[in-house]
Amino acid sequence: MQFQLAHFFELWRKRQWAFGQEFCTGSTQNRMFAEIEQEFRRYYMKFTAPVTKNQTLQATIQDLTYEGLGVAKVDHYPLFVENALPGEAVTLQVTKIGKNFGYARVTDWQSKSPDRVELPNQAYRQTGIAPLGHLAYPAQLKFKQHQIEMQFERNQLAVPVKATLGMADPTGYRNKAQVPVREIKGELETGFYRKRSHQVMPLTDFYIQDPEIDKAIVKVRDLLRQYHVVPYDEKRHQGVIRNIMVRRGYYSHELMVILITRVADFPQKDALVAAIVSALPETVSVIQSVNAKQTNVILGPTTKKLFGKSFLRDQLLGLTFDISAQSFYQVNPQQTEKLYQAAIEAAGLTGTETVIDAYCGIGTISLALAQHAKYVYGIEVVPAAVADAKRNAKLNDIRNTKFSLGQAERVMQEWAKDGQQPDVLVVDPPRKGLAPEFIAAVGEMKPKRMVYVSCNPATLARDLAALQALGYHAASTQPVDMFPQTTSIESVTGLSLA
Ligand SMILES: C[S@@+](CC[C@H](N)C(=O)[O-])C[C@H]1O[C@@H](n2cnc3c(N)ncnc32)[C@H](O)[C@@H]1O
Repeated sequence: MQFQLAHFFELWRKRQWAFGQEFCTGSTQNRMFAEIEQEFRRYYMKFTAPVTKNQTLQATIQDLTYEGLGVAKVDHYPLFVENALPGEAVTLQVTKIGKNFGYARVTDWQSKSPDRVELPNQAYRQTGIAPLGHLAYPAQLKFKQHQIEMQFERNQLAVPVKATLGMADPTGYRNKAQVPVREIKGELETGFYRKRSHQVMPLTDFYIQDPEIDKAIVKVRDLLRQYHVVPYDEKRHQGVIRNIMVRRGYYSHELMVILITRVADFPQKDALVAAIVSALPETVSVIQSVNAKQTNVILGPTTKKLFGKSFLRDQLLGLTFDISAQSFYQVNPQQTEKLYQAAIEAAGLTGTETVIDAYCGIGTISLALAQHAKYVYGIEVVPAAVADAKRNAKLNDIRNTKFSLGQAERVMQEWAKDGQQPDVLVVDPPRKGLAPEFIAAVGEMKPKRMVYVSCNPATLARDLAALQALGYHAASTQPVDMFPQTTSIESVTGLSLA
């Protein structure tokens, strides 16, 4: 009994930490106790889920996970349900039982959500293309705002989250596509992976991609068939063509076609490239990326130019950018302009400030900020992106920038040691957020203002809590919908040193 009590308090302490609450109340407390109860059951009783595989049951969907799955609960045991929306009364069939949660599928709807929309093709939801496509767009925007609010609540952050800035037409927005090439029923096909699998579903209209990119993919697919190029066989690690990647300039309409192959040479290569250029006259660049490894990573370590330039040119906020195949470039150009405008506003520049733009990519934010600042220092880890950033500064005749190659966390530590003190620090890290060494360097440099551009609310909330401990105050967070129909969430947060 004594041991059970000690265990209970240990669990309570851990849960309070996980929920980010010293003294939590109301629904949070109920959720916390429900989780403690579940954990207790697992320790002291032989745990049996309250449902069995294949069982059918009636339920009301209570919530939506960050992955867009509906949540139904049976005695606090969560069942995750594809294609189910909050408020819907459904008949479920349990498909999988796990220790802490299970999965079920809807066999019938007794009532449907007013926020449900019918997708033109169910494959958009079944693949990673549009996992939120069955949710009306205004509700998608609220969902994204709410996801950030929940992460802030968990980290005890009292930062208001503004309404998500959406698009007038939330389809056909992507300026970049990467599709697998596989053999299906004896035919070379392009399409998209079914969710959580490597099974390719053949598709020609990808819904969220620029329709001109979809047409380009179909043309390249037809030429690959015509020239009998062997599609990649993932299981046997054989065949030639693994993926096709296409980028299209939103303003310039230039096309870059990237052929990702397992081997460097194949007999039809020259003829295929000539045929692509002739079939797609907007093509300014054909690149080959050789990826010889058995891996999920798409691009190989090196790229080779097969035709034209080694980069694509496009514009953003009136500036011109060259973009290499390996460089990061935001995929939704219309929304990127809104995102960067929000970042420029949050930076509050007057023309006298020195700025560090960490994780700067090809220098898009750096060059936009340089027009309002004294000097901007960019940091980026991908060599091709740093070369692009330097070329882009020249292309736009912007002379008050410097771009450094390296890991932002290392470079920041070195600069902090050298006594550098920027007025404004802009960060736009990948999903994993800021490294502890990076945050330690911020503590030494003490920039007066920070702008945090984030693509992951969980790491944003974690990092804002760490920055708050250093004395930073975040006024508000502005979500910008860069990825309509999907569960990805982008936002901008301005911070100032109290
Ligand atoms: C989300 S992108 C932002 C790029 C740019 N700000 C933009 O809007 O186009 C993140 C960038 O960080 C770079 N990156 C990833 N890890 C890094 C690290 N440890 N240090 C520096 N840059 C890194 C990536 O190559 C990528 O260009």
